Amino acid sequence: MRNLPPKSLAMTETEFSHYVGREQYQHDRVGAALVRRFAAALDVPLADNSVPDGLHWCLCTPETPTEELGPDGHPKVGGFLPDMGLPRRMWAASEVEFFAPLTLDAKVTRASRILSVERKDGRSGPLGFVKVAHETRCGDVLAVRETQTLVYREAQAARVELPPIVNLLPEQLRDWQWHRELTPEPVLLQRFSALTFNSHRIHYDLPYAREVEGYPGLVVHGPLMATLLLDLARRELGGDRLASFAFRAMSPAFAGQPLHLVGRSAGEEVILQALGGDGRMVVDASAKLREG
Ligand SMILES: C/C(=C\C(=O)SCCNC(=O)CCNC(=O)[C@H](O)C(C)(C)COP(=O)(O)OP(=O)(O)OC[C@H]1O[C@@H](n2cnc3c(N)ncnc32)[C@H](O)[C@@H]1OP(=O)(O)O)C(=O)O
Repeated sequence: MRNLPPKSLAMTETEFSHYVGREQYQHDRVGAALVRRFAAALDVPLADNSVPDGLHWCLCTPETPTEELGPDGHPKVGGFLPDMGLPRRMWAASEVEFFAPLTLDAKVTRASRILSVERKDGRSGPLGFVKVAHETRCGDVLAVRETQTLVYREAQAARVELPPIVNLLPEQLRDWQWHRELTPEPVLLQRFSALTFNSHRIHYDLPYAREVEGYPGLVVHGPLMATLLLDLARRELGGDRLASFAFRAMSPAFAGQPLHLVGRSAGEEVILQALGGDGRMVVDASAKLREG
């Protein structure tokens, strides 16, 4: 009897191979009003017409007509992104390089290309990973390059309880130089969904988040936590200091629960994490400083 290849290999090399290399182009402008709304939503001060790190996540957002959205509020899969038969989308990770600043009022273009489509078996069940490379140009200059990993998970209607909120133990904070605590309330999630034109219902529709996708609360956006970590680094180090930034969303964080943003510098690197209200790591991140 012929041995079948492992499922992940089969899925990558056959069923979805035609998605790899698929490209999409989008255009936008770094509008002053968008920058002001970003600063207002995230409580980031604006200085000298500079554009804060993380704003690129609010540019070149999907412009899919509402009648073409899927039941979760995202553009339907099966277009640019593959339909892997796993309905629950999450942002799993990103690796970002900052080459040049975004400048106010500049025209922006984004070229996106699918790098890989892979199925894995996780502790939580089957997972479908899609890696997408994005290059964001400001005028003719490459400003931001990102490899984004999206994950798709199987349906889950059963709802788990919200994690308990605990006081962090001193030893959990001992190794960190910086600590900012905040509670992302639904208002902040709604504002971030609006900034990124992200209509996924897990971020604002509590009955849907609980009853359809099985989360115990509204899910905090991965790029929102990433932006808050970038802002923590800016607060501590000053602006325009990061050459690159990478994060992995380890476990969901929920609206109304405390989030502990922690960080420390380690030579030319910065180590950052977001811890949930129960002390569990929700985002693991690191950044490299610019030379000089
Ligand atoms: C915007 C937007 C969406 C969002 O913002 S959603 C909110 C932000 N995202 C999250 O909250 C995701 C939190 N992460 C998780 O819940 C878990 O990491 C996840 C994705 C359910 C996977 O957990 P598992 O326990 O099932 O996975 P394992 O630890 O057993 O690992 C299995 C293999 O998968 C790889 N892997 C796991 N997590 C990640 C990750 N975050 N990024 C990349 N890869 C991951 C892991 O390395 C294992 O791979 P091997 O090759 O070693 O087998 C929007 O959609 O726009």
